[in-house]
Amino acid sequence: MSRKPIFAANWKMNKGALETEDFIKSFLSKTQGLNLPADIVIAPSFVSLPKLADLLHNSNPGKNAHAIQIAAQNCSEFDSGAYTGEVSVLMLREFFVHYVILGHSERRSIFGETDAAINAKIKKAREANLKPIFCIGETLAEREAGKLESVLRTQVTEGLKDISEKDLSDIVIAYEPVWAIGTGVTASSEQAQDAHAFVRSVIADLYGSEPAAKIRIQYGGSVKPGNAAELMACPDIDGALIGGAALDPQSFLEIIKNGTEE
Ligand SMILES: O=C[C@H](O)COP(=O)(O)O
Repeated sequence: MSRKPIFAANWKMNKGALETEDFIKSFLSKTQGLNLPADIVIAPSFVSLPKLADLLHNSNPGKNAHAIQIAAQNCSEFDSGAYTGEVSVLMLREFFVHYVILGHSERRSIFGETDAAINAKIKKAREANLKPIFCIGETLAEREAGKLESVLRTQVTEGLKDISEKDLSDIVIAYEPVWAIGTGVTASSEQAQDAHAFVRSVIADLYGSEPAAKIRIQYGGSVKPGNAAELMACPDIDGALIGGAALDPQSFLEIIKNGTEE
């Protein structure tokens, strides 16, 4: 089963509109003429979405602009109304947003998002035909207590509760061990592969072997140009969700290149 790798830059709370423009101009000039065999996604802050949409879809800066797809870093589980500070899926659609990162560990641990809330957001995203990048991952304490598999199974099962097989085909899973995020400590390729294979087996339990073989599972956590090739060579790793190392266009490009080289 061949799965197209997907490399997503999660800029987190970095880069306003001006820095977004600098990054995109530089990235597009570096990728001009390249045929990268991967889906490339950028998730800026909400306030930089209009600028990114304009640069990629309206200003017509070159053919390769359309090769980049836009993601949001979150969305509301509600349609509209009195939800101060929230952004709806339909608002995101106005800015050519195709993907939405949901369940990131920072949303879970800092903002208290539960598996049930993440499940509601996944459903809302699918109603608007957005593709969720559904994040899961264990803390160091959970791993050391031997709870890796039970944590991942619960997150996957609860997050995908009542999600149809058809909707699953538009979902990307991102396995991000919390202890590897922004720490410079990467999971070894063996640890990452084991976790990815386990997550795929949970999908097989829930949906059967064919959907499990098709779903893309990204790795996230201190991915850099220097470790991308080894991680992406693992059979169950289908790309990366990148934070710090995707703030620089050259570094993001090198990760994609190194991670897709045969
Ligand atoms: O969403 C991205 C992940 O949290 C990874 O962040 P990082 O590459 O800075 O470790």
